[in-house]
Amino acid sequence: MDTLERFIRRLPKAELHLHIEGSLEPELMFALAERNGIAIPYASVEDVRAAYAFSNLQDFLDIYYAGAGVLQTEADFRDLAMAYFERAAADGVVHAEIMFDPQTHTDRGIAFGAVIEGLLAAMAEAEARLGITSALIMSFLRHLSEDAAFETLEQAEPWLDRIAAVGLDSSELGHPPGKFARVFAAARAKGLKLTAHAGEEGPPAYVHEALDVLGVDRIDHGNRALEDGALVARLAREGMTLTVCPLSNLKLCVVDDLAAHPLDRMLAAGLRATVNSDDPAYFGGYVADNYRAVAEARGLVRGDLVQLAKNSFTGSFLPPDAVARHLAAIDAVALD
Ligand SMILES: Nc1ncnc2[nH]cnc12
Ligand SMILES: [Zn+2]
Repeated sequence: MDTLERFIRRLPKAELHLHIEGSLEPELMFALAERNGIAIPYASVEDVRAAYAFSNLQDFLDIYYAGAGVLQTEADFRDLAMAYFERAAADGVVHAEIMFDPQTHTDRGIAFGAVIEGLLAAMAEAEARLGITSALIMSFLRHLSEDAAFETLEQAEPWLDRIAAVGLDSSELGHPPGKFARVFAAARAKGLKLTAHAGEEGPPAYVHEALDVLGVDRIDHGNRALEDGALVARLAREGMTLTVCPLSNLKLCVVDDLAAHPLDRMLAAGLRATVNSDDPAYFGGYVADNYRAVAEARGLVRGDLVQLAKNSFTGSFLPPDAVARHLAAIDAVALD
């Protein structure tokens, strides 16, 4: 491990943009397929990895939803999340706000309770054994209807005190945030925080809509906001957090090359950008890999890495006293 890697891993970090289904490594996919007697269209782990070449978001989503088919029982969801927490802990993640897509599972006949109870069991174990705190973000699939999202919100009712926020993911183009205005308003009325993918493939207008129509607390990705100077100024002025995912951006061709990644431009514009892994099993890296890859490609200095780690806590849904504690821990590492 070199000096940069050691510094990144030692920095306490929060991960704010992680789809738990996107942390399904091919090895676990095979193990769960066997455990559940499910056929998958791959001969080997290498075969699965070879299929992970995407030209856009939809290419990836098709494979990602198919892969999630091996997840059947509460134990499967617990094992999936536990594998993520182990990996995140090794990267110095001390807090994770994880998205899950209930509709990907309930539409296959899996009970909402099996999904969330499995995740909650892993979250409790991760806190007890690894010292990682976590929160759940329930994401609606935007290629489905708003009525379907309302149904999901209703299914979540018995667990609402265990869910921190709702999110909006899946195919962005053609499914603007405004399509979910009423269900986001209902979620806010229930005391949930709000976040939405916007400006990953979609235009700056979708970022405006996420802010103005949905009233989000965070923007997931937000890359294309940079095309609109007034929007950038507003995001900076309002201290809006962007959960940026460099390796995802590369794999889904949001950027052609990491050398052209806009992360440092975002920081220079005063945006509260953070670094996250999105779907690490599919995009070739967890959080520390993302910090490292973008740091090397864009020549980030230690001060930038410290700023990014701090942003991950100020942009989290943690209470102010916990945020202050984590910021002090970052300063202790930075000054060491
Ligand atoms: N990067 C991404 N964008 C939209 N939906 C997703 N679901 C999982 N990963 C996603
Ligand atoms: Zn995402």
